[in-house]
Order: sequence, then structure tokens, then C-alpha cells
Amino acid sequence: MPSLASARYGKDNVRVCKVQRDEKTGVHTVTEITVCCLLEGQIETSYTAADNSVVVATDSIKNTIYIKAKEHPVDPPELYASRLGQHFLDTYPHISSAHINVIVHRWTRMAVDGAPHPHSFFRDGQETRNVEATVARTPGGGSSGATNTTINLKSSIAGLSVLKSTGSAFHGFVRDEYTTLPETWDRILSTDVDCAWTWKPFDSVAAVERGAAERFSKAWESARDIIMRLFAIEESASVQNTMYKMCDRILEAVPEVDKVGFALPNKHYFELDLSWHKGIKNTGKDAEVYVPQSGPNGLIKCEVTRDASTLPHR
Ligand SMILES: O=c1[nH]c(=O)c2[nH]c(=O)[nH]c2[nH]1
Repeated sequence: MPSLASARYGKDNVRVCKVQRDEKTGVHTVTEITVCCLLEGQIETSYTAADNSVVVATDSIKNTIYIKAKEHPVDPPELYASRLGQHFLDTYPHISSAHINVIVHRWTRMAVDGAPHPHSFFRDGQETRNVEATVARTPGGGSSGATNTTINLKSSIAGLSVLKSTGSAFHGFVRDEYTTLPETWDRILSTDVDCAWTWKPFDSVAAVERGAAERFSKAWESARDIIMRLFAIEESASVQNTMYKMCDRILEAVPEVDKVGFALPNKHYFELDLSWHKGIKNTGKDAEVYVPQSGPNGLIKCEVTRDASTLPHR
């Protein structure tokens, strides 16, 4: 007898652009987001018994995403996602959790004649600011069967492409009969930063809302600043060590965050021996022309928490 082990459904790739107009100054603010909203709950019979009475149509979920974007600010995305998720719990008693992902795309204000333009923007890179929110019913105290809400938020930066042309080494690694990589004390280091920070759980939308703009946007700015600063100024011994230091600094800067993690591709730039052409020197200290590799690439991940006892046992 088969058994439905897990099920969630909803709408993905819902694109929303919100324009906020300041009537006094004429300054517009544009936020473009892509939303995924998946619901879980007592929906098993829709899968096992063709019972659509438990299904909130994904089309209605899409409509709700638009309506909530009209009713509330979409910035910070952590608060918008929490409100959207809470709506589904408040409205549909058989829905037990809502999983909301929001991707915020960059629209950076143009400077024209040295002044910020009131209503013109440009995309200055593929970098996104993201949030994954899970808004879930949790058993309340007492015997009434009442439930509380728990909101788990994970914020992230993804697709921030960075490169440094020196200040990165990699040596002392395992050398055996499988090794061809030479040790290096000076190499190009490049990656697309994917950094996520997990907030201590919130027990209501009101708790998320308290100081939200400050809290979430400041954390994002701090994380982005720390990542760029450390990447630039640190003499990197490895991707592993650099990312660990970044985690440590972000945990220090944002006290309400429990865990910070990175997934960093190591995008290789190979030196090129051109000595075959008139003895040209283009390696080691003479390296100028490099060959960027599209793949394979290293992929280095870690998560760092405040408490070492939460690390897996070996
Ligand atoms: O920083 C690095 N970490 C590695 O684990 C690794 N492996 C490799 O081939 N190059 C690098 N660089």
C-alpha cells in the first residue's frame, strides 16, 4: 500500500513589480520580486482520492500574492513573506504551513548629472536578496487544541560575483598519486557569493514586524559589507578559511541570527603558458593573460552556528 510521505503545492515564479510614489517629492521606489508560495496541511486526499475540496487553487495563491503586495509593503521581503504566509494559515484552517520564497532583483537608482534620478533605475548585476520563510502552526499550550505560529526566516544574498587578482594562496593540501595541482602563493580568486543567515524563530508576524525595516535591511547590508570587505582585504589561505571568517564576522554583527552559511563556487582562472610563441613569459610573476574556466569548478560549503555543540558528531 503506497503512502503519501510528503506533499506541498502552490505557485512558483510569480513576478511582481511594486512602485511606491512619494507624492511630496515625486521620488519613486521600485521593487521587483519573484515569489514562490507552497502550502502544506490536510491536503492528502487531493493526491490520494481526487478530492479537490481541500485545494486552494494555485491560481488563487497567485492572486493572493498580488493582493498582499498591494495591501502591504514588499520591502523588507522578510516581513512581506511572513504576512503572506500568515494569511494562508488565518484563512484556511486545514493549511498547517506556508513556505514562501521571495527573490528581490536589483533596480538601482540612476545618477544623472551627478544627482539621484527620481524615477529611473538600472540593473547593476545579477545579485539578488532572498528570503525563505516558513510560517507554521505549532501546538499551543493547554488542552484547548489552540495553535500558535512559528515563523522561520532564512535571508540570503545570491549571485554576487566577485574576483580578486592577488591576495589568495592555496598550498599545503594533500599531495598523492592523484594530485596534479601545483601549490600557489598567489592566484586569482573568484566566486559567486551565496550566503544565507538563519534568524532565531519568531512567534508571530508582530514579532517579525517589530523594527523590521531596520533589522532585516541592516543585516543584509552588514552581511554584504563584511563579505566584500573581507574578500578584498584578507590574505586568503583557501576558500574554506575565508568563508569561515565571513560567517564568524556576520554572526558577530547580527546578534539575532543563529546560523550563517555559504556555498561558494571556486571559479578557476588558469595560467597560460605562451612560451611556445617567441618565448613569451606569461606564467608565475609574469602572468597577465589568464583563461577563465566555465567548468568544472570547486564548490565549497559550510554553515557556522554560535554553539559548537550543535556540530554533527563524528
Ligand atoms: O581554496 C581552495 N580550496 C580547495 O579545496 C581547493 N581545491 C582546489 O583544487 N583548489 C582549491 N582552492
